[in-house]
Amino acid sequence: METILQTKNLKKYYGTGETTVKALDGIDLSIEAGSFTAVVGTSGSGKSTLLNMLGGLDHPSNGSVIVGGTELTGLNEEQLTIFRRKQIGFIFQNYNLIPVLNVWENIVFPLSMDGREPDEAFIGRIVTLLGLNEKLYHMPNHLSGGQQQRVAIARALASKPSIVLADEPTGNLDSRTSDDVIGLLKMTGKEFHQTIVMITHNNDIAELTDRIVRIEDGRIFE
Ligand SMILES: Nc1ncnc2c1ncn2[C@@H]1O[C@H](COP(=O)(O)OP(=O)(O)OP(=O)(O)O)[C@@H](O)[C@H]1O
Repeated sequence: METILQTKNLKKYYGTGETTVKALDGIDLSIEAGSFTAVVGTSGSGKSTLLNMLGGLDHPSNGSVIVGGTELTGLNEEQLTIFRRKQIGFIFQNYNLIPVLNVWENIVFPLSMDGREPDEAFIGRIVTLLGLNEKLYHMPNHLSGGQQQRVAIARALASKPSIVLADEPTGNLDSRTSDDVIGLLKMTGKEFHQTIVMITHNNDIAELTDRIVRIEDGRIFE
C-alpha cells in the first residue's frame, strides 16, 4: 500500500521554559492512500495541532511532515498555500459557510478565489451524491446543521483534493445525522479515491472508520 501522509518525530511546542506546552511530542505516523482514519483523544491532547500540521496550516517545532512525497517543512508560505489549495480539502465543526452566498456559490467559492473554473459535471456528481440538488439556491441559514455540513463537504471536495482533513465534522450534529455524514464521507472518499483523516470525540463515530489513532499528551497510542 502507498503511504500518502507521513510524520517523523513531529513536535510542536508552544511557549518556552517552564510554561512550555508540548502539543505534539514526537509523532511518527504513516497513513495509507485511500484510507479513512479517525484521530481520537481527550481535549487538549493535540488532535487539532496534528491535523493543522498535516494540512500545512502550521509549522512544526521539529520533525517532518511528508505529503505525497513532498516535505512540507521545505516549502515557503506561498508554496504551502498552493499545496493546500491543490491537495487538501478541509472540513470544520462549524461548517464555516459564507452566510451571504447561496449553496452553489459556497461550494465553488474557493475555486473562484483561486481563479479556477469549477468542473460543473464533477461538482454536479458531488451535489447529487450528497443529496443537495434541491438546495443549490438556498441560503445557509435556511438549512439544517446536517445539510450545512453536507455543503461544507461538497465545498471541500469541489477542488478534487487527494486528502480530506476533517476537524470534528459531526461535533454539532445529532447521532443519526452524524452517521449519515460519515457514511457520505466514506462514499465520496471511495468514489474519488481520497484519503480522509478525521478528528472526533465520539468513539461510536471513530468505530465507523478503517483505523483509529489515539493521541494523549501529544503522543500516539494505537
Ligand atoms: N496557539 C497556541 N498557543 C499556545 N498553546 C496552544 C496553542 N494551540 C494549542 N495549544 C495547546 O496545545 C495543546 C493541544 O491543543 P489542540 O488544540 O491540538 O488539542 P485538541 O486535542 O485538538 O483539543 P480539543 O479536543 O479540545 O479541540 C493544548 O494544551 C493547547 O492548549
